[in-house]
Amino acid sequence: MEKNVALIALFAALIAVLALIPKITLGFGVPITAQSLGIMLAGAVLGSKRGALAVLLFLLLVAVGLPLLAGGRGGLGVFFGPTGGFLFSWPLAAWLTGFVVEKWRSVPLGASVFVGAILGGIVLSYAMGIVGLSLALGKSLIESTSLMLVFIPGDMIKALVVAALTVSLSRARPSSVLSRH
Ligand SMILES: O=C(O)CCCC[C@@H]1SC[C@@H]2NC(=O)N[C@@H]21
Repeated sequence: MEKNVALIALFAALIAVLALIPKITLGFGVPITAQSLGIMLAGAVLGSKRGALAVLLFLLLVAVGLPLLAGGRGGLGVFFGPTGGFLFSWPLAAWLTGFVVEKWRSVPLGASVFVGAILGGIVLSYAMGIVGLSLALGKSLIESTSLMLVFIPGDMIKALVVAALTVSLSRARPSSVLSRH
């Protein structure tokens, strides 16, 4: 129990630390951020439930005003801006990433993490993010979807990095990859 709380807090802190990597903000207000890598990693390593809880803890701290999003942003307002849909998607994205890794045991760990991270961190996250973006910018869903195309190569690389990190962690310390235990 205490171990779970410590791991959830550790991953919430890790997602916060990733805010220190400078974001690249595009004209329409959605940044390229390393924090989405932390979301996928939380699900891949901690599994669906603990991964989602780590992200919820992180978002709670953001909501109460701590400047933990890339660029030092925080507060309730960010949930209703152009990136609000992504922020709401993040606990579910971590959950889905972990769920795929937990359930899909017939393939090597790296493959399940890569696919899980794509489904959670790209497919699900973009779906919710695009709805939020179109509401915030008053653009159609098609226009908002086309704005997101530029993020796909970077997020595919993040999914690969998350798969490589999870496999390395499981080789160094198998019991630490809770999604497979
Ligand atoms: O900092 C925020 O307010 C949330 C940013 C959300 C950015 C999204 S997550 C998926 C896609 N990949 C990125 O690197 N940026 C967008």
